[in-house]
Amino acid sequence: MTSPGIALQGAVHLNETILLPNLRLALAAGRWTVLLGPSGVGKTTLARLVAGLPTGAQLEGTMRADDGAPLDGRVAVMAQDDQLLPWSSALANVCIGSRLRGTRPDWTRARALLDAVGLLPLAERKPGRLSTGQRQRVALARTLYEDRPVVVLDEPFSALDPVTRYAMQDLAANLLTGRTVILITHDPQEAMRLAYAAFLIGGPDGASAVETPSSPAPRPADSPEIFAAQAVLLRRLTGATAPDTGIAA
Ligand SMILES: Nc1ncnc2c1ncn2[C@@H]1O[C@H](COP(=O)(O)OP(=O)(O)OP(=O)(O)O)[C@@H](O)[C@H]1O
Repeated sequence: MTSPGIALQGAVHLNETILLPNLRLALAAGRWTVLLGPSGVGKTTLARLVAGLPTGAQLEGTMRADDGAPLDGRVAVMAQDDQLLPWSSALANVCIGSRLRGTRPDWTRARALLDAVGLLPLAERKPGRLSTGQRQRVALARTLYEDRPVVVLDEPFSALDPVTRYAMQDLAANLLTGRTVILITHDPQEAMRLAYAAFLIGGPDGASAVETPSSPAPRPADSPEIFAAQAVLLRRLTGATAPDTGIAA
């Protein structure tokens, strides 16, 4: 599968007002782009526009995949809420897309994906008997089952404890290698562990680029470059000036 880069420019309008002006975003092909910014600024709206999902907002401008093909049907979404069907097993939840499309589920592939996220032993369990982290792993397997070249991850790990979140970041980074991923997060460490490129959404420029570490993701959280990068990012997110720590901005 080849994953396209996406170029987006224009303004996002919502209810007669401009939510995001002057957007100019380049989402690199086969890489992770992280979107950050204050609550309510429009990150989810933007990602849903890319996914072709209803938002109530309109993009006045252009959004193009660099392979020239439409994005319709090529984007999978994983959200903070796992959105699993409570009456279906973990395995059945993985193939829910097939059932919604009225096609025969590929149970072998669904099992392989549950195995990849470490949940094959719990394949017959219903979501009510899974932990939050286990449910998010089922949701990740369901996202992978859709096998789309572009994946939107909208704060998918924010409800998890730090240790589970760290493991999920590694798992997702490995399993989504080669896809064009948009990750929305409020967590500077998560952003700097996973981003190939990152943008702060909002303000008069619509989106402004954030410097990211150059080493391959997922990066270890305890590396000096991650500490430094997340400190710089946190300062930008809070609008704070640099304390005298010796860390270069
Ligand atoms: N369908 C809708 N109709 C009207 N307003 C909406 C709709 N969806 C979102 N909004 C508004 O649009 C703005 C952007 O919302 P959005 O969810 O995109 O923000 P966000 O940056 O993702 O926020 P958060 O970080 O809190 O998730 C908010 O002010 C929100 O109230």
